[in-house]
Amino acid sequence: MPATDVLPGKRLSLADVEREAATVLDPVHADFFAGAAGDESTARANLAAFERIRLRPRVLRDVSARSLATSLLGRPNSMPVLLSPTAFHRLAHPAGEPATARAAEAAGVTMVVSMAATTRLEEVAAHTTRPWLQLYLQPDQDFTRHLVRRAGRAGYGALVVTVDSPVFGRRERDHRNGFHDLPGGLRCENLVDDAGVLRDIVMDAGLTWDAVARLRETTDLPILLKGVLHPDDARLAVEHGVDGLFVSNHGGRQLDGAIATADALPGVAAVVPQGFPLIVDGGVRRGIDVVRALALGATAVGIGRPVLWGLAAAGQDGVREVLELLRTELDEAMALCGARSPGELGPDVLAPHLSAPTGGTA
Ligand SMILES: Cc1cc2nc3c(=O)[nH]c(=O)nc-3n(C[C@H](O)[C@H](O)[C@H](O)COP(=O)(O)O)c2cc1C
Ligand SMILES: CC(C)CC(=O)C(=O)O
Repeated sequence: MPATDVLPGKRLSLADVEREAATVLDPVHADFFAGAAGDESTARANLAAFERIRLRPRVLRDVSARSLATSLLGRPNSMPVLLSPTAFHRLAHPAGEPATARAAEAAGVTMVVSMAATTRLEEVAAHTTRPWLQLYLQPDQDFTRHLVRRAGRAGYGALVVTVDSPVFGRRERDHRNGFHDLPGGLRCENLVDDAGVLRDIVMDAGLTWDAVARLRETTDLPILLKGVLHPDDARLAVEHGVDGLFVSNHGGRQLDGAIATADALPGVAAVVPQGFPLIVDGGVRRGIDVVRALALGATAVGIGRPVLWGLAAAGQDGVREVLELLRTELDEAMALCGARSPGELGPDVLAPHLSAPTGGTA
């Protein structure tokens, strides 16, 4: 066996980081991070759907020289993995979003900063190259425009508009725990207006495609929609000039019962133009899940909870470790599949019943 750095207590997988985070987090906060809507069936389905996908590796392909590098909306990324937006990083670790941003920077991957960050978006952007900003479009359109202007000035590379939240998912763990407010000193810093007044984030049930069209007219920044699962919505997004999509069910935190993202991905991939940026998130826990996602048509994957586990377990170093574990696993999985680069992963490596018919070769 090759010498490995297996030391007692060393974190070997994201599951190890998850376990460690659970030992340091306040149980109420651990529930907020882990929880999902209703019976949490969609959160479980995300994991199960990836696990179900069997691969059919290719052999004897000289995979001695490999590169994981890719490009997302013109920004080079060291691998096809990005940090999906998650709220309240200072609840996981006092170093909060700036620590996450430095880890993303060190790893060479894009961070999507949540509108519900506990650090001002300008400060987060000072620690990482061209992050993207996630937005819930607010009924007060002036306020949304104000945030968009701030993002542009601060060097953000794209806006990620979350569209799966006309109402807030009912997370029973939080209700049971009475977790409704951030503890002392923490707040959604981007929701503080110029007059110093803290606003609530409004989930706007009245949103329609008009809001996307309006946003498209207000900004030159690329716009991605997050939370699209239906191919017809993917088509509408393309028609509305959207620059990319997150195939996402919000980690199961919105509609419990929603389709697993790995199951939704092929239908969406089938209707968007070739090369259209398609990010899938929800249940990515292993390098092999990244391979599965790319084989099903994704450009890249997003990770949500694992970032919070890393942050809770060891701050900036913990987030970095999560990313490096995924990188190591992805590199190995690609080699074992016979691929030298993300671009070489396609339906060909999926077990036959998962890929489209290929005229009898399957
Ligand atoms: C604690 C937590 C907070 C989140 N906050 C946001 C948010 O502010 N905005 C958003 O669009 N998605 C948010 N999400 C959803 C993530 O962006 C992502 O879709 C999801 O976590 C992916 O699933 P995974 O956690 O299984 O990787 C949050 C998810 C979690 C777990
Ligand atoms: C507090 C919310 C705005 C963020 C969150 O928990 C979510 O989007 O799942």
